Amino acid sequence: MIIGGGPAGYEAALVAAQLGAEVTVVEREGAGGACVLHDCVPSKTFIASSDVVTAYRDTEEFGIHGASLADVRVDASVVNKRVKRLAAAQSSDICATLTKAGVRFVQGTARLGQDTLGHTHRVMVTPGNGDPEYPIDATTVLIATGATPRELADARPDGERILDWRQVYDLTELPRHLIVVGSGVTGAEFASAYLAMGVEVTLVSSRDRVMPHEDPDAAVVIENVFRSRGMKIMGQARASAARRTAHGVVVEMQDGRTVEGSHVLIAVGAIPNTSGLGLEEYGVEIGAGGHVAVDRVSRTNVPGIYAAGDCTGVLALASVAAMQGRIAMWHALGEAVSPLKLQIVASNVFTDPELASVGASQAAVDSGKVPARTVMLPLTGNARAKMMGLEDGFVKLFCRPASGLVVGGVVVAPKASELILPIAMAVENHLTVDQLAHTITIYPSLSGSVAEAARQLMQHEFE
Ligand SMILES: Cc1cc2nc3c(=O)[nH]c(=O)nc-3n(C[C@H](O)[C@H](O)[C@H](O)COP(=O)(O)OP(=O)(O)OC[C@H]3O[C@@H](n4cnc5c(N)ncnc54)[C@H](O)[C@@H]3O)c2cc1C
Ligand SMILES: NC(=O)c1ccc[n+]([C@@H]2O[C@H](COP(=O)([O-])OP(=O)(O)OC[C@H]3O[C@@H](n4cnc5c(N)ncnc54)[C@H](O)[C@@H]3O)[C@@H](O)[C@H]2O)c1
Repeated sequence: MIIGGGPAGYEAALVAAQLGAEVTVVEREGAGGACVLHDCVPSKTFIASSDVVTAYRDTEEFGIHGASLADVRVDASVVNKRVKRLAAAQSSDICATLTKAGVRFVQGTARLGQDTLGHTHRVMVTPGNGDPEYPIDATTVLIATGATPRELADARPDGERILDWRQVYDLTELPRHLIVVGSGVTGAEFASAYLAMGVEVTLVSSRDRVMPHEDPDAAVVIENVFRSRGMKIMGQARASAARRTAHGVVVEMQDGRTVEGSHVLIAVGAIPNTSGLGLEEYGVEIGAGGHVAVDRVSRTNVPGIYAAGDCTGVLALASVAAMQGRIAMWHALGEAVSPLKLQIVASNVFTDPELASVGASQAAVDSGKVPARTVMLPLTGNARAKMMGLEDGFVKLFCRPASGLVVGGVVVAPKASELILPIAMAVENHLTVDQLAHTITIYPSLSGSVAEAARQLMQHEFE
């Protein structure tokens, strides 16, 4: 029995069905969950449109006339319709895949029922079609209920001018001046996409720099790109309120500063969907911040009850949610299973340029927690980058001081999400910089910089 049909829930369902279990997924919205309907998939589809605009940047420099950035006009209504259409289509695809795999998909809301102290757990299901609540007894329950945008008490989203990231797709016109509150990954991605579409953007960042949890060198490069393209970034600014004015909004900071714009997007993190599920009554441990406490095979403290994805607060990525869900089912159904390894999760921020990272972080290396040698190669030295007119970005590699084992890396580049794979594979498969450097790469290619970085670390070994 799986509560929640996002990546954690549906990937778990597919594994359980493959292993011959009788599986029911209860999802209150649609298959694919918030990931597909509101968060990851819509935002990346939106960014795909902003990437098209970006392609018109510097056309004159390439000798292309008649298609400059100034001529480009974005039809927000068409962009947002496409976003919603693709999200709905992906949700239908997932529903069809689940059904084909033999999973019973129920549109409705579920919660844990009374603990019957038996070998099964009772889950109460309220169908979305208005039918009365009914119980399902299950040997294994997976809580995969995701998270919801966090609100600020004095900046409640109204869906018109004060928006959370799930409401932006209802706009029929681009904002004239968008204020983005929160410079985490979500805030940075939307600020980048709207900026590319020609919107005036002010980013309210509570810290010294944007994306405080990402590689500092990478965050600085992206912040500089943002600024050079005209984004205003308010550093050390914590928003306390957002109010509507006659023609827009005003955002107030805790230190008294204010900024006026046409719309504000609140992107200050998410809260787990763990209330109203009967978890506490059932004795399931809830940790700090309201997340379900789990171990590395997704077990809660109650035998037979597992949890996966954003409701656990382990690492809010679709890829991690899916793996936690699969691991839960492999464990529950008696398969050999390796506990979740977070050290080797690749992640990507879909700004322009993108920021991808995997493995050891700069902070861990600087603090001495991970002994490593490092090299950082700016893309300006890469032949392909020169041809493409790329001026920002780099490849950074970390390796063990003596053995040269690759332990991590960072790439800032267009489509860094695709370029991080060789580094992720090197980390996962315990390759050395020597092995990476011996790979014959395409010439000219951005990935050539990955091998070049490895080569430079290789030379270092003999110093
Ligand atoms: C703007 C944004 C962009 C993102 N982009 C990326 C990205 O590019 N790459 C990436 O890896 N990650 C990305 N993420 C993170 C990713 O979306 C989440 O990590 C992922 O959605 C987590 O999946 P999940 O299955 O835990 O939860 P969700 O996808 O949130 O699904 C949980 C589902 O459970 C349902 N539910 C809740 N309670 C109940 C109940 N009682 N009964 C029935 N159903 C219930 C919810 O309605 C929801 O549909 C992004 C997040 C945001 C906010
Ligand atoms: N590309 C991706 O994979 C992707 C994209 C978006 C989100 N995500 C996932 O979702 C998680 C959450 O990201 P997020 O950006 O939504 O949340 P976050 O918690 O990482 O960032 C929110 C930011 O808002 C700031 N903030 C909080 N209150 C504020 C205030 N009053 N005024 C100004 N700033 C304030 C916080 O200091 C923080 O930096 C990420 O860790 C990531 O795992 C992933």
